[in-house]
Amino acid sequence: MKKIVLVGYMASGKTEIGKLLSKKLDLPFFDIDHLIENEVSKTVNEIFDEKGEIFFRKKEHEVFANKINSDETFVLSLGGGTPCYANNHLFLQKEDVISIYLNVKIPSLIERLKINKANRPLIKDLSDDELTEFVSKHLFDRSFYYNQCKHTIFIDDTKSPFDVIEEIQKILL
Ligand SMILES: Nc1ncnc2c1ncn2[C@@H]1O[C@H](COP(=O)(O)OP(=O)(O)O)[C@@H](O)[C@H]1O
Ligand SMILES: O=C(O)C1=C[C@@H](OP(=O)(O)O)[C@@H](O)[C@H](O)C1
Ligand SMILES: [Mg+2]
Repeated sequence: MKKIVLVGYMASGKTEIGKLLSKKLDLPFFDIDHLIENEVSKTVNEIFDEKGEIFFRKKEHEVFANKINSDETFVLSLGGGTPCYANNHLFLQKEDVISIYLNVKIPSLIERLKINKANRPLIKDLSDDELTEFVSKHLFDRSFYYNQCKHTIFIDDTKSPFDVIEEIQKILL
C-alpha cells in the first residue's frame, strides 16, 4: 500500500497540490496541519500562541508517525517543518512511501508568502523586507531534511499546480 507524501517549505503548494492530486488519483487526502487542528480543536496559530511550538512539534510527530505507519494508501501533505524534527525525515525513506520534495524557487515562495503570512505563525509578524532573509536562511537550514525525499520536483512561476501534478504522475508510473 503506497503512501504519496508531499514535502516542502511553507507555500510550496503541498496542501493545494495534495488535494488536486488525491482527486486525480481517487485516493484519500490528508494534511498534517488539518489533522492536528482537528485533534486539538484549535488552529495552528492558536496552538503556537496558546501551547507553544514544542507542543505543536510533538503533536506533529505523533500524527505523522501514526499515519505513515498505518497500512492505508493516501496522499499526505506535510507541514513545512514536519521532516525537520523528531527524526521524521527517516519516514520519507520507508519502502511503502513515495516522498516528493516540491522544490520551489525562493522568489516564488516569497511572493506567495507575502499574500498569506497571517496563517503561518513562524512568519506572520515579519515585514516583507525581513521575509526574504528569514526564508533564505530557514530554507538553507532545512534543505538537508527536504532532500531526504526519494524524488524532487523543481518549480518556478512557469509551473502551474496542474503541471506539477503531471510531473508527479510521471513519477508514479
Ligand atoms: N504551482 C503553483 N503555482 C502558483 N501558485 C501555487 C502553486 N502551488 C501552490 N500555489 C499557491 O501557493 C499558495 C500556498 O499553497 P499551499 O498549498 O497552502 O502551500 P503549503 O501547503 O506548501 O504551505 C496558495 O495560494 C496556492 O494557491
Ligand atoms: O514550516 C513550518 O514549520 C510550518 C509550516 C506550516 O505548514 P505549511 O507548510 O502547509 O504552511 C505549519 O505546519 C506551521 O505553520 C509550521
Ligand atoms: Mg499546507
